[in-house]
Amino acid sequence: MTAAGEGIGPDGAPPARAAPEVAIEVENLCKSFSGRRVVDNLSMRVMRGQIYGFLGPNGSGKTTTIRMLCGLLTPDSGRGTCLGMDILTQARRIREHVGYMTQRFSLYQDLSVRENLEFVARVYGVPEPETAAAAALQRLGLEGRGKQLAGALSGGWKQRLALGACILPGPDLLLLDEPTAGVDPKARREFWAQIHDLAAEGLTVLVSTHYMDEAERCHEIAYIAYGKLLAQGTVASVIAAAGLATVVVEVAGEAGHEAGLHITRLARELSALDGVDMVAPFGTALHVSGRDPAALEAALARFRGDPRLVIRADAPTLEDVFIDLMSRSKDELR
Ligand SMILES: Nc1ncnc2c1ncn2[C@@H]1O[C@H](COP(=O)(O)OP(=O)(O)OP(=O)(O)O)[C@@H](O)[C@H]1O
Repeated sequence: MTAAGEGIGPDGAPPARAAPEVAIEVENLCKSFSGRRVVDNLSMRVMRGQIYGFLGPNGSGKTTTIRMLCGLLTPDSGRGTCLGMDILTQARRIREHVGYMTQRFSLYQDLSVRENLEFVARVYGVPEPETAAAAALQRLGLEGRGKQLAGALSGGWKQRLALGACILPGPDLLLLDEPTAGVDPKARREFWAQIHDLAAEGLTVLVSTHYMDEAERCHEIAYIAYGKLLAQGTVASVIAAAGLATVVVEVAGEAGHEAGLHITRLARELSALDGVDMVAPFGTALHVSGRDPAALEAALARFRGDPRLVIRADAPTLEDVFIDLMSRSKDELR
């Protein structure tokens, strides 16, 4: 399969305007189901060769957005291009150049790994399907598993096979919807090494995930909640833009149940204070964050003299920032 074509498409529409280095550019996308808006004025831009992470709570509209980008769903309003083609008028052409890995493993469980890949190659009209499947097996480190039934693979290998099937037809863009959900850390790490190799070859990858470590592996991320895009950029810029101050409060000299009780009591006490917007326990420590550093400091002042506590400033984590963004948008909707 060739790269996104130039000129007039088979559907007669002229190619939409977009800089060649831009893979996805959409503006004000909206989508409602049964009168409920699940994607709300969403605008985003993804550059070619980029790994772009899509994060947000369950039901925030990530899958719906992904389906609009690749022409499987038509937005109610808004405009945009994917691989230089118009998402409203050139959906069929877009689909020819996109590999979409859905949340559910959808290959044939009772065919072998090799048979699944050969089948995909034939369906997509890949020349010499057997050779293409063998090359995909090798590329994904699946050679030793060619004869194994897909249904008998572990979660990590299944995902790797699904990725192999996605890239067989030679797409220019990969849309991966929570590809590593429920997969163990080693397999996730290997999967991400593959994603980075593919991006290095020029493929653009948009990947949705709930894992913070995966977000940090992306070139850029977007955070979406209640259908709205709340933050976008590199991980460092998203953290900086949140303007959150974070302090770690650790219980010293206590262990086990006693430390747990102390942390729980402390978390309740701190959460109730003005200036404290968020408290999250991490073992025998609490991450305490606030949007106003001076107010946060004032709230913590009376704890500073407690000899059982170690209090130190720390950088907010991406998770701190996302939870804060979500609670802010919830407050705004009230
Ligand atoms: N075809 C549909 N008909 C009606 N409602 C839908 C449809 N597709 C999605 N929804 C609803 O739209 C909302 C957004 O769903 P979507 O799957 O886009 O969220 P998501 O961010 O991908 O969630 P998750 O992280 O759980 O996969 C949800 O409330 C979902 O129930």
